[in-house]
Amino acid sequence: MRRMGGSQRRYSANSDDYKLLEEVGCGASATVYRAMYLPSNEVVAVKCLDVDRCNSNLDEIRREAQTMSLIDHPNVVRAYCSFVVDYNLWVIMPFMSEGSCLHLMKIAYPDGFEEPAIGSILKETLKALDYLHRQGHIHRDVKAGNILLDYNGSVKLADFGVSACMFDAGDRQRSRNTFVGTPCWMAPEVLQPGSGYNSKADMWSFGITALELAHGHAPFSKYPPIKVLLMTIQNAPPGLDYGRDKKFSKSFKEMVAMCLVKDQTKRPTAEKLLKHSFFKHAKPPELSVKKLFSGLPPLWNRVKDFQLKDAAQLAQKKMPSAEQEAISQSEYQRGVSAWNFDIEDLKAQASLVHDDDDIHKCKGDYERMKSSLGQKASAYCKSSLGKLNLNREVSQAEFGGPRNVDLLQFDCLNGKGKNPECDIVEAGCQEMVGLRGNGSSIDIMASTSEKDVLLTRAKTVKPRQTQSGPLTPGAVLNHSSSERARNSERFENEILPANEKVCQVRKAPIFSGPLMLPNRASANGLSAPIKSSGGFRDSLDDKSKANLVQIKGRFSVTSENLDLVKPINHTAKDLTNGSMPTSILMTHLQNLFQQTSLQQDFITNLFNSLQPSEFVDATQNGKLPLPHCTESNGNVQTAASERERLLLGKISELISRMMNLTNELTTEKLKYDQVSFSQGFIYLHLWLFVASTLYFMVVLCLAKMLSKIKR
Ligand SMILES: Nc1ncnc2c1ncn2[C@@H]1O[C@H](COP(=O)(O)OP(=O)(O)OP(=O)(O)O)[C@@H](O)[C@H]1O
Repeated sequence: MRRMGGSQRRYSANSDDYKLLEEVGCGASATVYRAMYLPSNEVVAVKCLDVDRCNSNLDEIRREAQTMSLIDHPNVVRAYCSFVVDYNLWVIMPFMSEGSCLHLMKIAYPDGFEEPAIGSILKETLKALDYLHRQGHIHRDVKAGNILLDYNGSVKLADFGVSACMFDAGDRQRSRNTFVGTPCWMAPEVLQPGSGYNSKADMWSFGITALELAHGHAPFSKYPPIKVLLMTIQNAPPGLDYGRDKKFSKSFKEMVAMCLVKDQTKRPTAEKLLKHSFFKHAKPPELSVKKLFSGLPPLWNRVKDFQLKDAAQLAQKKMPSAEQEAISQSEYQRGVSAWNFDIEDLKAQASLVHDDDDIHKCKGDYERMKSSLGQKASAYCKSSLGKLNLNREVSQAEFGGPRNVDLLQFDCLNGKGKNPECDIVEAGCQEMVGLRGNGSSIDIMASTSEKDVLLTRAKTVKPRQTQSGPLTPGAVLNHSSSERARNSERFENEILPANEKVCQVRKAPIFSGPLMLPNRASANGLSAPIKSSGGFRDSLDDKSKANLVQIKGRFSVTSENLDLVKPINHTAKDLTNGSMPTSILMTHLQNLFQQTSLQQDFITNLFNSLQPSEFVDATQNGKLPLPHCTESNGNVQTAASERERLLLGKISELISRMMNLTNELTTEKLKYDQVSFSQGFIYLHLWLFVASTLYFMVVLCLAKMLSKIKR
């Protein structure tokens, strides 16, 4: 394989000169191929950018791509040339045969690299940043997924000026309500509109990337973007733990801590950081990096394997939500990496987060933070409230109206037993969400379907916006209130009607996944297409769907269905107010019928089991009422008359019970008539029939017994 080296090399702008070979990566807006440049038989990488997925005008993209081709540094992946093919922009780049650090970690180093390799990778990356910052650029997407490795161990920072979406001019960027970057890697000042940011934002991302390389994932990566956002703003900065990360040197920990300072003015510049002892002792990448991929299959095979694995996981889409959650979590483990990160998306995402476990986790994290930081932490949280109010301001501007009070039902962080400090986080979360509306979880679930989710995604996907291009040294990019007002106007005019937005939120799946997943799930080309993550209800027919609610990942039947199987325990009030559904009345009547039949059987059995002597004993003991006697002729006659009396007493008791039953039935009939005349008519007859049958049977029994006694 011949390598692309010299920056002077010329490449044609004719797509026919490039033969696309294997896919080696897929991002939010582009697919990257290993390709052959036919005129010279050289291997190159072709990044095919889908312009539809970017909000940029093609001319602007091209102009910026040309500017980017001027970037020339051994640690920055440069664009050789770019041209338009159909509605795609092709960017020709050097092929980095070992792919990204993220990809390598996912394939072979799930727990991160060893310190020497990290040191080398970070040093090369820092050189790239130093160069870019000197040129007046902010990269704004520094992460392991954008650090590419070549066969000889060389390290290059990619995705600067390569993505068309990176080329938005400042004005255009500022007119959008879109954050730029990847939530986990984004500096607090980038996440807080109005605070302004500069090249120091890259230094924060650099620190996060250091943690990512050390652990195999970025801090907070398992959380949904909204939570990442809040944690970044509110929590103490992440860092290397002195206990858990024992294997790492003190200087590494120190270097990370220097980058992850919330106050951007206190972060070192790339130039200064390069002088840190950690980098002074870093080994050349040929020694420490090259060995990382020895023995691994070629990149394209790794990518294919990974995609197949991912596709297999996603094929289990109709699995119970617990497993879905696990997949969702694994999406986060890869890094909350899709970077179409705007407030609208955040709100939609946030409204879906309602797992109590998350609440507890979040609270747990908060508690841990609080206990470790004590007074300082809570003071910080309190002071952050003001900052969060800024978000409210933005949200209000964007949505042009008062915030919905129902937001307070937002489940993400609204644990029941609140503590005041955590309320601050919760409040912030609620501030940011804004769009929950009146939708209960039932609403959400009832309208979720795969198609809906796809539609929702299709509608809400807005490509990444970046602010690129020359930057005056020291310039600070601000989101002023007038900009926010413009955003509001633009949002209202350009995006979707509010109702539709609410709909979208409700239709989205209940569990969270990476924000704005592209068709290919991972923003780093590591996954197969994700169509929807909301498919877990698909196997249910529509009718049953309507009666299902999901409670913490489990399905349950609504009371509508349960009524018929519940023991009947309606009050007289329920029955008489005419509001009782026919089905319930029917069940009630059936029960009464059963009871009556049982009583009838019982009476018959009782009569049959009674011996004449028992009647006498019972009468003598006063257990049975004495019926009135009209005859008294001798002993037999006396006995007979006594039995008669007994029987008559029993008959009168039965008759009174019968009367009661009949009365009850009549009452039921009247009530029932209120509900349905025709059905009531039938059941009246039914019950009259039952009552009369019962009556006749009793009389028959009695007559039979009387005749027995007389005999
Ligand atoms: N020049 C290259 N050589 C080899 N692989 C590359 C090259 N450029 C990109 N890739 C691979 O393709 C993946 C996606 O590329 P890239 O990051 O540029 O796309 P994207 O759409 O900008 O995505 P994202 O910004 O989410 O990372 C990278 O993570 C990397 O694995």
